[in-house]
Amino acid sequence: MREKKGREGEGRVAFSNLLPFIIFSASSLFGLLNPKPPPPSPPSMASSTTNLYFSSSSPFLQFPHLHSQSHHQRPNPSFVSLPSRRRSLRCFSSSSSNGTPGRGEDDPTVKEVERILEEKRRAQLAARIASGDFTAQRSGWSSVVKSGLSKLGPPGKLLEELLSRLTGDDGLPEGEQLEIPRAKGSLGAVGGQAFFLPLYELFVTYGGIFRLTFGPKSFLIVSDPTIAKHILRDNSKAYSKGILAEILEFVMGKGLIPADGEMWRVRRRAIVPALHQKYVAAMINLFGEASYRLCKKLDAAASDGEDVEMESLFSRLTLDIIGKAVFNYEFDSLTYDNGIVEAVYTVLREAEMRSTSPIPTWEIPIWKDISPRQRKATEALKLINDTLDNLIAICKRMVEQEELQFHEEYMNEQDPSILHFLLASGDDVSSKQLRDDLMTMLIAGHETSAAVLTWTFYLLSKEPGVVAKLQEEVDSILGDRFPTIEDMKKLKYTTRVINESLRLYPQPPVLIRRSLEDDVLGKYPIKRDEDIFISVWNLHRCPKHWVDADSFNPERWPLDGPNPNETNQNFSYLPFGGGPRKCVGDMFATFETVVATAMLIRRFNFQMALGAPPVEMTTGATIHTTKGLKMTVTHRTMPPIIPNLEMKILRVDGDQPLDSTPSTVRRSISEEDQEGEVSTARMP
Ligand code: HEM
Repeated sequence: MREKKGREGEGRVAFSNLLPFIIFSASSLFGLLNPKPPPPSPPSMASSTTNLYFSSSSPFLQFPHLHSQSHHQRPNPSFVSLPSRRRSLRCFSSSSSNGTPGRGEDDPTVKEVERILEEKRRAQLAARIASGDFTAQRSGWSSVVKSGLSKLGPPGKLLEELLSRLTGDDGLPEGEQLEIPRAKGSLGAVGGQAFFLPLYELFVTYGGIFRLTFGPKSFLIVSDPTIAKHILRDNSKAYSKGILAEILEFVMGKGLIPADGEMWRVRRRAIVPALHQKYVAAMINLFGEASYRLCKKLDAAASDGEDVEMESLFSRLTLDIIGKAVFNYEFDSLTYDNGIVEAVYTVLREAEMRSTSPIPTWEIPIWKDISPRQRKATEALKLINDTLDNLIAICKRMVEQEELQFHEEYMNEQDPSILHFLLASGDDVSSKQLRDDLMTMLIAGHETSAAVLTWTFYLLSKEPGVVAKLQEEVDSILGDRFPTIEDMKKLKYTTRVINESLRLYPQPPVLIRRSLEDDVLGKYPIKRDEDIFISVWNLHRCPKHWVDADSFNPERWPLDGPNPNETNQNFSYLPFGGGPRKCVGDMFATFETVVATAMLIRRFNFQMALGAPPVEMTTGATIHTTKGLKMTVTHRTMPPIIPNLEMKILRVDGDQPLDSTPSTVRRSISEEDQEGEVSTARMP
């Protein structure tokens, strides 16, 4: 057993290791709420609308979907016949994997009826959630009066608010403590669920904060933006990473994500300055080059007529990028499968396994030595650690030899990595801590970006209209040249596509915290040592906040409006978290995914491959597909580039694939300079 010290860790080892089990059990528990769920219909290429249903009259939810989060399955007919009970999560696709709508779904009358019912249901639901109907039982004289006032519309609401302030009460008689609503259920066995889906169902029923209880232990599930803001920003000091830190300790040690308290403060202060503007601008070039390598790979597949599994390719793309960006290491995983790449994936899968395994076998000392999987994970981790130590040593020597003066926007052109910045800054830190931080950033910046690209391309495969608009923007702004930092401001629609993809598929879908002291969440007092899940999934799909919450609609974000973030969306939108522990790589990641999307969409058309397995969700650290994202990639017939005064054209044979005209493609700014040519990257 690992030794745990300090008040946060006390008595928690055993339980923390049960987290995965608890998550797993939670799914199981919810599954039994509907004792005999209907078996899933076979995947249908003719329809992909997955609908979730629940009985509006019963506090007990029914989860027919729990046996499948397929984006391509038809609802069980027994539920279809009850349209008033219908709740459609359109996010789970409105067309089939090959883009063909299902029979009957095209019928305008059916669609209209569905739309009206859906709107009615949502309005009722929103009103019930807003009135606190799902959240708590009110009592006391003022509650009765307030309840009457709330029915009088806006003037009544105003009076209700006034009354609350005057009485200073929350509607409960004196001495009676508010209790956080409890989700109920019984244990059962439903494995392999994306656990945030049942949490959404419970949110709809129990409201923005509720308690999930399992025997002696419980979790608070938060889906209310005001409470999320309180935990993440306003009173962030009262919360730690709790269980997350315990699970990730073996791989991230005391790296920035799991670290808490003073250790976190010191490391954050050291690392954030490394991602300065000049560094991010240099990274755009790196994103372009890596995406170009992926284009070449896809070009070969398109020519050969081979389908490709995009999720693993995106994973390799982002691994190549983050290795170079963080510690100047060329994984080159898009080209080779070498030992270190395999080691990274072994460790990542081990981390994910630990967060979904019912029994913490890795805690049993002897098991570590005899289990082949454990031994493989230990060996892989050693290989990565040795490689990192080696890179740190090489970088130290480089820094000692260079004559660059360190300043705010310091960057070594040959090695612009974060590691180089940290060492040059004189960061006084042990090699172990540095390694932990590098490893943390490797993982944080790899899986997340890969997942964003995966789900973006999945969403795009169902929305040809969005793809057409994207291509139009990329054609007019980029053509075939590599993107620059200036282009990031201009690729507005592409950015909105990423913003919207992050809304529908937040990575990670849940943020984890533990209270370090007693606090009040909303109107509920809580004790210290509460484990809390902030469901970003629920916040991002809350029907009260979002119009047509489950639709992929980049247009919901105006092109001339600000870039959506947690501040301007008042914590209803948290793609990169919020408060002091907000992602340090938000700009990096946004640009990375914008560049990759723009370059790929410019050159290829992507469709779900014929006969591809249904796209279902599963959770590790981020949302994965269960069976990959198999796509057919074809060369796009590109429009000719119309030259204008501001743009030097590097290539004009627009409808040829990239690698057939390599001489016209600029690899990097420095190469262009060497060749003495004008770099478009530097054009005003
Ligand atoms: C699209 C890609 C990404 C997404 C969606 C994402 C999302 C997030 C979120 C939601 C958090 C907050 C976690 C919490 O509050 O518990 C976070 C933290 C963090 N992210 Fe990212 N991230 C992405 C890319 C990156 C990249 C590229 C890097 C590194 C270059 C990075 C480094 C970090 C670090 C170090 C933290 C911890 C910050 C702290 O605790 O102070 N992330 N990320």
